Amino acid sequence: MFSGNFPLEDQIVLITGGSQGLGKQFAYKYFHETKRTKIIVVSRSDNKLKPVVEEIEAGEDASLRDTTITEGVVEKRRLFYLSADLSDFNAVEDMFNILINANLSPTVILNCVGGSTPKLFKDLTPNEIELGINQNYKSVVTLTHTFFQKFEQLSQSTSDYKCHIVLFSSEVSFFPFIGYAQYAPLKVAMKALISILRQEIDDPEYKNKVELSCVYPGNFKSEGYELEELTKPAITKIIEGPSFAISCDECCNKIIYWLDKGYNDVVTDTVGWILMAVDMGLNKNNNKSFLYWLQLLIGVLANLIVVPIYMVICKWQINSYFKDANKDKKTD
Ligand SMILES: NC(=O)C1=CN([C@@H]2O[C@H](COP(=O)(O)OP(=O)(O)OC[C@H]3O[C@@H](n4cnc5c(N)ncnc54)[C@H](OP(=O)(O)O)[C@@H]3O)[C@@H](O)[C@H]2O)C=CC1
Ligand SMILES: CCCCCCCCCCCCCCCC(=O)[C@@H](N)CO
Repeated sequence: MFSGNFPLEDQIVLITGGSQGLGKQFAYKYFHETKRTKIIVVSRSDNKLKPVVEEIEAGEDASLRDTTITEGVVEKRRLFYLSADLSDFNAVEDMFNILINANLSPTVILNCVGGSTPKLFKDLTPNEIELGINQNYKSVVTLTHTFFQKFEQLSQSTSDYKCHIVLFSSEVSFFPFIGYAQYAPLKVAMKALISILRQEIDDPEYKNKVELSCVYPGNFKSEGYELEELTKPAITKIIEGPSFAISCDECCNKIIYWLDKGYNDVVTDTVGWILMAVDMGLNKNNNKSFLYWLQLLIGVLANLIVVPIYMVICKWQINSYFKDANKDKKTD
């Protein structure tokens, strides 16, 4: 594979979920490592976005809702913020309209919205369950659906309009396990939607204009991660042990490295690569590279030899977790 598939310079980058964590890291990277790229960070509230933009840019107010942001100003500035609840179709439509009117049709979309409340399923509140669905799946649906609805309008910005959409799933989508009931099923659903959309963008209307990538990160230290550690069951920590939490900076750099090499399915650590290898099926046809074929071969062998052994170990770990938990209950 060659480099140069994910240039940072001369882009208009829409970062949803950009007020903290990995999204904020991407905004920082684009702002400091390019000269002309424009960046729009989105999250639910202006209150959280404003200081982020000020911190990155050390500049003045840059809300795209600010009516003083006229076309001239949009030309001068490079970093903007825009609040929108990505789980709301109307808010997402509003967001795209503002972007189109400001002549900021995104050429890269990074959807970093998401997050988990790790607990046993029975211990989750209905609110937590709904939040999981909205953040991790509905945000993807509203974003991609509205993008396709608006594609014609977005395309009018330049004669050769192109957009690379990057969605963020998780390593748990290859292996949903105990503790992630509020989260993993939605990350799996996202993967299924992507498989379908990849077939739909073969339509000549989108061919070579829309590219769809999916990142399956392992653990990385973000504000969201610090929060989930507080409720994460011990068994969940044990199973995910091989995915050591890296920094947002390292995670961001790895993702850009692999996207730039032309990979559309990206992981951020070794255990993620093995899990992706084990996850096979009819929707894997990214046969552009040597590494793809190597991964397929390792996947076949691992499914035959390693997976059955691992599943026995995993079952044993879960059983002893419940044995300990019940022992504690009795002595209480
Ligand atoms: N950290 C990790 O270990 C891993 C994370 N991931 C995934 O990577 C992505 C980024 O993770 P991370 O940086 O940890 O996330 P964080 O939880 O730190 O940040 C999530 C961002 O999403 C925004 N957000 C949440 N809900 C909405 C909404 N309805 N509309 C708009 N914005 C919203 C938040 O902003 P605000 O509150 O201002 O709205 C915030 O900026 C997520 O999809 C996550 O699931 C995957 C694997 C591992
Ligand atoms: C061949 C068999 C090998 C089996 C190895 C199994 C190891 C599983 C590790 C999974 C790590 C998942 C991290 C996801 C983090 C995440 O999404 C949350 N932090 C949410 O924010």
